[in-house]
Amino acid sequence: APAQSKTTKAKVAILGGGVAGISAAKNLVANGITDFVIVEARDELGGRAHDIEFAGIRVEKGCNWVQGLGTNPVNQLSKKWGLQVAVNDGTDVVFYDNHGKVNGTKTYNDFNDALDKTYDFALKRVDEADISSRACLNIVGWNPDTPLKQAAEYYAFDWEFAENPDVTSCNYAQVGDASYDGSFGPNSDDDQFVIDQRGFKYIFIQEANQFLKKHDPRLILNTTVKNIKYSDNGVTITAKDGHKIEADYAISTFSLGVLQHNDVTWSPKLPEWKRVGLFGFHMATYLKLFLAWEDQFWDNNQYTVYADPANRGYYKQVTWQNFNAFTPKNDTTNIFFVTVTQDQAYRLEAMSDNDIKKEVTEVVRSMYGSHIKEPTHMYVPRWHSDPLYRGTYSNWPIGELEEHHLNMKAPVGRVWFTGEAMSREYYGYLQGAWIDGGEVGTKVAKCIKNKCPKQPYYPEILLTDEKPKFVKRQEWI
Ligand SMILES: Cc1cc2nc3c(=O)[nH]c(=O)nc-3n(C[C@H](O)[C@H](O)[C@H](O)COP(=O)(O)OP(=O)(O)OC[C@H]3O[C@@H](n4cnc5c(N)ncnc54)[C@H](O)[C@@H]3O)c2cc1C
Repeated sequence: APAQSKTTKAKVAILGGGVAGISAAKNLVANGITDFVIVEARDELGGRAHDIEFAGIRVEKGCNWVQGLGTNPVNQLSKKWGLQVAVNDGTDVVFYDNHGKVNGTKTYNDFNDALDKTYDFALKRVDEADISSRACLNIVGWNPDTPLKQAAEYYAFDWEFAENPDVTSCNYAQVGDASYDGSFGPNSDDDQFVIDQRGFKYIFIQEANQFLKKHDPRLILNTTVKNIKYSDNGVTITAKDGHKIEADYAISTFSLGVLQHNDVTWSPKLPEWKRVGLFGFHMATYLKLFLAWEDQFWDNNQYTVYADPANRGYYKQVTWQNFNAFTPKNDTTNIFFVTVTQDQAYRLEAMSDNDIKKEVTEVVRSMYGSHIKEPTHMYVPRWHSDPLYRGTYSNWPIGELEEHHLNMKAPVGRVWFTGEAMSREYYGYLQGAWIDGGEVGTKVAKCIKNKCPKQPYYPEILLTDEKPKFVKRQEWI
């Protein structure tokens, strides 16, 4: 039996202390509900906003850009708390292929033109059934038939969505995802790269400090939730260490990846309509392989993209980022790191650090010459295999309908769901976690004070016009 088996009671148990959890708590407090607890497995708040020490500075293991300026609440918080950011310029990029530096500007511009056309095309048919981003790109005339075209596509697409156009929705990636397209007001369609040595999480922790006292007993850290027992009358949460939390309501902020695994169990099991929504959505992985070197052997541009003749998405055909171009001039870090996604990320996570170091050194030598020494520092984040995350952020796949997404988000008994993936407009981004967490906090406050707002869900999602006529398989044995 667990040694420690205390019981805590609260009106609301917020499960997870990331950006959505902090925002939910802030909005409970704003609505007069102060009887809540935040249950978090790690020893600090922030979740995927998580900086680490690397090669003598703090770097962001998780989120790194304020994506979308103007009225984007993340941009507003960044300004409010004076976060140190650097200009990000995606067009400050050089392209290489296996023969050396090549002029990739035209190809890169061509792809961005194709993306614009894809947006117009998707907008025109947005009430029609969804197709993949690959299909949309093909239809507007984009055919990535050379390594350079594939590399430009990877840089402008996969590097954002962390998955390729083949599996990504066209309607949602182009039109439904409001993080871009200036939805935050004039000139909001820009990014800033966070270099603050207090970490990106600083702005969210500062917000939490507005309503949490020092050593606030409502903050329950180092406590991993194992089981959630729910009904229409309340919720009992059991942690790994035996700690029980009895609450009138719970707000789950666990990542989509966590909800798709058995790291947390549910009593009773989540209903089928809910699981259909959850399992259809994608938890993508964006792996930043941190590398520092003795000297700078790469170009001064912010980004370097390689067009490998054979491997789309392999290190050479992905985005390399030059930290020296973002940090103040007198603060040379010689961090030149690479991001891989999807299958390449899963492959790396399964390899040992030593094997990764050997492989990446070889790749860099083949690009810049055999004189290149091994990196002085390397750090491999393993988000995909981390039981507290199971990936980095969500991506809307082809096949997920509006109804599926509503099911994913709908409450079960007295448990409400929020987090980045549950945001219909801003899934994948910090603003998704912040805005949706706040909305769900406000809704749960209404449940307590007055009446729960209705949250739609679909026990059955029917096909509309033509139904396929499937023939039942013959049983031979
Ligand atoms: C590598 C990477 C790069 C990114 N880049 C950007 C970017 O540049 N810009 C941007 O806007 N967004 C970016 N994102 C996405 C952004 O970080 C997320 O959208 C946001 O942080 C999600 O917040 P959340 O509160 O929904 O989830 P989380 O931060 O995952 O919060 C959930 C919390 O639950 C805790 N938890 C999990 N399981 C348990 C358990 N069993 N018991 C108790 N606690 C548990 C976790 O520790 C975590 O603290 C990136 C993410 C990653 C990982």
